[in-house]
Amino acid sequence: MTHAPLTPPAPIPLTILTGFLGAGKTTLLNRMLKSPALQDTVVIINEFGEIGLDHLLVEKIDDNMVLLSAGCLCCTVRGDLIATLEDLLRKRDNDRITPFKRVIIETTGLADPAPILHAVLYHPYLSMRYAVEGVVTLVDAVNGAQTLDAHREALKQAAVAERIVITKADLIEDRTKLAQLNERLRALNPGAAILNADAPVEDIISGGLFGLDGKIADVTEWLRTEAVEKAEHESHGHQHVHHHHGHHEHGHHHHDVNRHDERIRAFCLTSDKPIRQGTLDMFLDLLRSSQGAKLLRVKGLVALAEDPEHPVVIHGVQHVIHVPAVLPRWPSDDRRSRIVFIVDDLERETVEKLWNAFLGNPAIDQPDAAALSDNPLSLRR
Ligand SMILES: Nc1nc2c(ncn2[C@@H]2O[C@H](COP(=O)(O)OP(=O)(O)OP(=O)(O)O)[C@@H](O)[C@H]2O)c(=O)[nH]1
Repeated sequence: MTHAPLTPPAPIPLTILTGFLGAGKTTLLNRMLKSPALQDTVVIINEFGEIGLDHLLVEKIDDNMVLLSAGCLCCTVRGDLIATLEDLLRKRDNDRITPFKRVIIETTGLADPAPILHAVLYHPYLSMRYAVEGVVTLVDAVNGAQTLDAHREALKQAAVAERIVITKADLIEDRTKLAQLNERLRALNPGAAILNADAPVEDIISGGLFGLDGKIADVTEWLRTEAVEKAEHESHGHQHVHHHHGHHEHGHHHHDVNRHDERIRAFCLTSDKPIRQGTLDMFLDLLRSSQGAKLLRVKGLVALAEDPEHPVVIHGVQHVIHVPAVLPRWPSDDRRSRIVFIVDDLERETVEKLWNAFLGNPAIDQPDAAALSDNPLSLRR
């Protein structure tokens, strides 16, 4: 009896799409998914914070989209990512899904790429079945330089990339600012191709596997550190000790999905009543001018009083409030206005008070009964 030689299946290209908060990942993904080059692509989206909106804003929603639960991919959700990638292979091998040709992982803007890369590159099985066809990192031309200064994750994202895509260059009048950003990125990652956001999809998606050639020595070090920490983690009997992240550098070992570290957190404000356009504009403008850099990301779906059937999508990134988009219909049955804030060193109460003031919601006082029972001098003790 002869056996046909078992040739291992060709590895499936996997792209990691990253870039700091609001850099334009979902926008680029929407453009790319329309291209024939990306037919039969599975997209894995990870959002930070409990109430994500990205899955509502990615235009192509079908069976080929997997949403990873809230939390930061590089830390709390890393196990989920591995399980998802394994599960996809199982379904594909058993003909339970269309044999997808590529996987794209859209990380949260806050994700450290090293643990994600490590999880796929050094996993005994996943590393055989998937080929990391590069890290694509988006850098926002408007906020890029300040973001690289202030957030180490952004620096790491740019340094590990095979391809760096500069977005929002259309919003920059000062060409020298663009040239400086380019130069800085070149120094941070000498081997990467630097592309513009309107580059052909093929150039963004393909162009070599992940490798260390042409990258600064820190990249090797980051991946090596991951290996050490993974081993440590396993020998500690799966206690929640991941040293790799800012959380832990600051001694935080909790797994609150709405927090990144003790400064960066997410929250969502909602309104059941439609909001007047002028009110929304004033609220956003006041918030932007008073809190600016602390508003790492503002993302919302809002029912306007003037046209509640067509929700507007608002996007804020630090000092920039982008031109809102109007959707042809509500993406789900939930028609409440929802605005997600990812803030750095800013209290929820500050933003909420302003929101309530603009919406005309009365401040929530302590109910009388509670006030009485809380008061040690109360007669009702
Ligand atoms: N002018 C301009 N706006 C852009 C460009 N790319 C993205 N934007 C806008 O930037 C805002 C944020 O874009 P998203 O694609 O949602 O960014 P993201 O990286 O997915 O955001 P997070 O997932 O929250 O990190 C939106 O209002 C986009 O329309 C660009 O190249 N030029």
